[in-house]
Amino acid sequence: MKQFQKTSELQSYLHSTGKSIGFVPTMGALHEGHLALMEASKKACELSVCSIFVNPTQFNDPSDFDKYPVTLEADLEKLRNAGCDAVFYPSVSEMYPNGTADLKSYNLGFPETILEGKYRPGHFQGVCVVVDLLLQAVQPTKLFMGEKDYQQIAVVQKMLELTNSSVELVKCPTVRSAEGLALSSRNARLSEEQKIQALAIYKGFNLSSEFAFKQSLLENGFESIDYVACVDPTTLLEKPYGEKPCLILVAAFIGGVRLIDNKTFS
Ligand SMILES: Nc1ncnc2c1ncn2[C@@H]1O[C@H](COP(=O)(O)OP(=O)(O)OP(=O)(O)O)[C@@H](O)[C@H]1O
Ligand SMILES: CC(C)(CO)[C@@H](O)C(=O)[O-]
Ligand code: BAL
Repeated sequence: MKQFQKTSELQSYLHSTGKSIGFVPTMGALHEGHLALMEASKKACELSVCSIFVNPTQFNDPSDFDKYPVTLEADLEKLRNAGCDAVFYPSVSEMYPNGTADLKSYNLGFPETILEGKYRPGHFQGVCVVVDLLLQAVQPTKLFMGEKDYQQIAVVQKMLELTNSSVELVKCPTVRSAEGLALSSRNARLSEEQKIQALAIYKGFNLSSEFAFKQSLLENGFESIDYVACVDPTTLLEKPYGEKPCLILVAAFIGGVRLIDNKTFS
């Protein structure tokens, strides 16, 4: 597996090969969810590239950024074993040589005003800035992203349209623990007891009202809830709770860790 920290070196390697490229952007602390994206890329493309970059411009909460798990050596080993061809792990100054004060902004419209966009102001602008920069560096054929971050996929799709990108965005299903907890790098910050309590998210998808879901989260160790929402899976417009087809999304805090998850009902 090739390892790069400089964009120019990554580019000269990738673009001399003439092969189709699958790209999996991540923030590291890799788990089976990330590796499933890598597997999908390997099936669909001749070369698979993963990036590891904890992007400061998408964190609205400085303590969330400070506590974000970093496990670079273990990540590199996992990617090697998964058959990743190249990993890109740039520094902040490599990604943002002119600083982060005056960055491009994107007219993302409605999806930026709701749910994650509402509770994490500026988050999706930061995601779009870094994904746009990474795509310019990697110039992939296909981009692989996970449905755990459902709204992120909608926002990145919009960014691809705004930038007239020809990259195909491939959505991959959420990978869960055997008990149902959506795998997430932030789970590393939970105690074993909190991981069991956090199953209330998965179980809550089967409850018949937003109120019952929220009550159950609060009774099972969650200290606060940003939202439990029911939306149309295509438009993301809110609709009556549980009326199919629908997507139920949740964001809630346990032990100071903010978890998100969602489930589609067709
Ligand atoms: N459980 C999962 N199943 C499938 N894809 C996932 C899963 N978790 C993360 N991904 C995807 O991996 C990519 C990188 O995500 P990221 O590095 O933020 O990991 P994460 O585990 O979601 O971290 P966190 O939840 O702490 O933000 C994103 O496209 C994300 O949707
Ligand atoms: C897409 C991404 C790698 C951009 O930093 C991040 O938002 C993530 O890991 O989902
Ligand atoms: N998984 C989305 C990246 C973030 O939470 O900032």
